[in-house]
Amino acid sequence: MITTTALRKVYRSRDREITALDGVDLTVREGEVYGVVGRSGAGKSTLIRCVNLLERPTSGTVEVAGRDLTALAGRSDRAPAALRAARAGIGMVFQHFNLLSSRTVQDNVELPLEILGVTRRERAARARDLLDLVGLADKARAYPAQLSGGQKQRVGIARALAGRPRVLLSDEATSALDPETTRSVLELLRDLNRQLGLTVLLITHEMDVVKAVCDSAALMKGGRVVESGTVAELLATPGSELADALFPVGGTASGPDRTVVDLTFHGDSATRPVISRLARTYNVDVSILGAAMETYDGRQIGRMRIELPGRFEDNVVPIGYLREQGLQVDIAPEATAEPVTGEPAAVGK
Ligand SMILES: Nc1ncnc2c1ncn2[C@@H]1O[C@H](COP(=O)(O)OP(=O)(O)OP(=O)(O)O)[C@@H](O)[C@H]1O
Repeated sequence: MITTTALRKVYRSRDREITALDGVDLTVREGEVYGVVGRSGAGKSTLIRCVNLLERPTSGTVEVAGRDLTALAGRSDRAPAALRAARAGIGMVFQHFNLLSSRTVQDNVELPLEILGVTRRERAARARDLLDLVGLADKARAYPAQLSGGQKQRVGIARALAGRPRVLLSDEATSALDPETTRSVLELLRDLNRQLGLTVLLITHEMDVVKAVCDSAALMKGGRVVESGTVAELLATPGSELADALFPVGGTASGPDRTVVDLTFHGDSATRPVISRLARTYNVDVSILGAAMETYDGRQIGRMRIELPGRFEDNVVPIGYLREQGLQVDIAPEATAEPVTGEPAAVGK
């Protein structure tokens, strides 16, 4: 549904250049909620603004629903009619809502339809349906100043849906909201994604947002995508930073001559008593240093950090057993008190 290829954006000012996007390849499939995370300055906002060509990429292409938007953009600063029409199929919600304070809630939702030349009657009917969809049917005549932050964002979402888009872009839509309101707005986005088959590309700096709603995620650093995939794929990737951030398992070795191992459980292996069998079979004392369990799409996924007595070389057989049980096993040398010999990171892969 959204594909960016070798996307670059260089901001030029009189005395310097900033490369905000440095060759971004991103693929968002139809009907998924895709989260882009990264630190401040990583290029997330630039990326999302380039996806609907609010920002003109320096080079590379952006395709949305099979249309090459970069080819529609032309050379002049003003967007040609073809690009404006394509943009109608892409809704956008903003961190600070961007509502017009002098207009009622209903008139804010109608605004994009006015621009598209939709008749007054149709606009009013559509706005009422949308306000109903986001749970604000009773606020149609209110003004933005009379609404809470969460309600304002619901209006922003209703407005973004006015043109019946297939894609919704969300630029830190919940960053200005408290945790409970964040949860309800994320639930709304998830419901809209399911009910309308809406593809959602969101940027955020909060891993909890990814955890709550995303099917897939990408991590950006210095204008590049350094990791991407479905959440399940990321969790199955040894050493994935996103997996670690989604399922942080802390804990360091309790002393020297210990081996610290990170285990990831998927599907069946999540429900089998693997750890107790390991302890029994190899007569080994296993200490659990940290653990996190989650349910994704009805399947349990978990991570656990355990400690085995002895160095890595002493634990080759039990570690092999854990792998045979279908667990993903990563040796955590940084959590081990004494450096583990024998290139354990490579062994972990
Ligand atoms: N209009 C602009 N002109 C010049 N430089 C810009 C402009 N917009 C962004 N930048 C620079 O591009 C880089 C990427 O910024 P961007 O806002 O895309 O990052 P971000 O990951 O969204 O960060 P944040 O979460 O703080 O918004 C930064 O170094 C920023 O200073």
